[in-house]
Amino acid sequence: MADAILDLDSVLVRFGGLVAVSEVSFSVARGSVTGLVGPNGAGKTTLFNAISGLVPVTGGSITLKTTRGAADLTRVGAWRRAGLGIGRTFQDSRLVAGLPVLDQLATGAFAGPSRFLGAVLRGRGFLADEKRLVDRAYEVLAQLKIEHQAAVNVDLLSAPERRLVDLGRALMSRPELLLLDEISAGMPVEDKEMVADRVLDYVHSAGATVIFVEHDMGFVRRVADRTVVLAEGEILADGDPEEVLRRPDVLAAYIGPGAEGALR
Ligand SMILES: Nc1ncnc2c1ncn2[C@@H]1O[C@H](COP(=O)(O)OP(=O)(O)OP(=O)(O)O)[C@@H](O)[C@H]1O
Repeated sequence: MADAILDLDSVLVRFGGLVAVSEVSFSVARGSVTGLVGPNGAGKTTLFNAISGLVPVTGGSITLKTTRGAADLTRVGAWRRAGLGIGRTFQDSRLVAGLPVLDQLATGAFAGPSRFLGAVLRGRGFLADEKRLVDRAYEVLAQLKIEHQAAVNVDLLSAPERRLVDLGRALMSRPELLLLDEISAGMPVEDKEMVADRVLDYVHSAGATVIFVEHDMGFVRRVADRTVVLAEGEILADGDPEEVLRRPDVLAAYIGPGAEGALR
């Protein structure tokens, strides 16, 4: 693909005898929004973990090409990947209980221990770093339309607001590639739509590329311009969301309690 930000080439992830991701290859175009779907256990989160460096790959390569440089991520530690332009959210919220929203973003912004130590060792330079962090946090909160909640204790926020704070943390480093893991899980449909629209606003204003894992097909249809279906660690389908989600083999892969409803 000519303008790919990410190239996965035969990515293999094994956990002992279990093949979680089985020689998966696909490229992601810069500026695109890709929904990664598939039944439970298909390997979606494992693929995200392989891209963001939280699990080692057993084989294959993952090439990232951002304006900050190009690298085979399988040779780059997790901490350095944020610096290369990757941001992500997790299925389980990573917010720190009791801290206000602004602090959640500022603590999420440290790309790694070396950056933090560097700031400490530079002494007074830390104050300048801190001001930059706070300015950036306000900018992100404004983009997500939650700047009025900057001083609010995160424990007092609603579930969708907390998800936006998770998203805000991921945006602090101005990621060019954003990985969102079930960001709308467990929300009523109107909240899902609100979160979907905030994600799209960000994508359009920042020109970012997004890959998101999602079980709600309404969310996928609203947000994705491409859908990749994983099943048992392999790509089952890849293409236009409407076409892919109508395919009989994709429907069959989802057969299970409640799954037919999710695809409607
Ligand atoms: N750290 C691990 N150690 C061993 N097995 C794992 C580990 N992480 C995931 N697996 C296994 O790998 C397979 C893929 O899991 P993964 O969580 O990637 O699926 P998923 O598509 O994200 O599922 P879900 O939609 O339920 O989140 C599953 O069989 C899972 O049990």
